Amino acid sequence: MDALDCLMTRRTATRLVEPGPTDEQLAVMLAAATTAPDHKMLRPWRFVVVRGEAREVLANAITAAAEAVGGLAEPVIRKAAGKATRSPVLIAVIASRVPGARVPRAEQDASAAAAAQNLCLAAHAQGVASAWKSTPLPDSDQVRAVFGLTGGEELLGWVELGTLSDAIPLPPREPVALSAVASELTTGGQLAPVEWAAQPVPVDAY
Ligand SMILES: Cc1cc2nc3c(=O)[nH]c(=O)nc-3n(C[C@H](O)[C@H](O)[C@H](O)COP(=O)(O)O)c2cc1C
Repeated sequence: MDALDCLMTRRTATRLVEPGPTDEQLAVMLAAATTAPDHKMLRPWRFVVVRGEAREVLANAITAAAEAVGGLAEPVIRKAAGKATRSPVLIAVIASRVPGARVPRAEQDASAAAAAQNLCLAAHAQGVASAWKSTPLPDSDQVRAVFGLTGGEELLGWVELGTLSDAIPLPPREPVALSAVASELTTGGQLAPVEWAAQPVPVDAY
C-alpha cells in the first residue's frame, strides 16, 4: 500500500473483532505516532495501551464514574462501560501539555491529534482496522485515574484496534467538494474559489 492509498482508504471501523494487533504491529503504530509534527519537539502526547483482561479495569472505572454521576439508568451505564471491551485493543491518546512552554496549547493539542491520526494510518498500513472514539466520562476522576492523568493532561479519546467485522457494513464516504473547504488567496487579497480543484478527488480511485 503506498502512502496516498493508505490516507485515502483508511476508514473508521464499524465493528472490531479478534485478532487484535500483535506487539510488533503496536510498536510500529506507537513509533508512527511519535513522528507527528511537533513544534519545539515538546512531545505533548502520550499513549496508554489497554488490552485483554486489563480492559475490565477500564470498564470498572467507567461504571464507577457513571454511577457517581447519579441518576443514570443501568443500561446506559452498562453501555458506557461496554465501550472499554468492544475492541481487542485500544490506545488512549492523551494531550500532555508541557507547562510553561512557549507553544500555544492549541498547537500542542494539534500535535497530539496528529499523533492519533498517525496511529490510525499506521494501523491501516499494517492491515489492522481502527476507530478513533470518544472516551466515556473522560473528565471523571475514575477514568482520569486509570490513565494516570495529571492536571494539564486531557484525553483526546482512544483508538480502538482489531480486525474489521463484516457484520456492519462501512457507511459510504462521499468525496468532499474541495471548493466547500478550500479557497486561494489572490494577489489582490481576495479569497477565490479553487476552480482548479472543481472536481472532487475520487477517494475510491486509490
Ligand atoms: C476526536 C474524535 C472522536 C471521535 N469519536 C467518535 C465516537 O465516539 N463514535 C464514533 O462512532 N466515531 C467517532 N469518531 C470517528 C468519526 O465518526 C469518523 O472519523 C467519521 O465518521 C468519518 O469516518 P471515516 O473516519 O471512516 O472517514 C471520532 C473521531 C474523532 C477525530
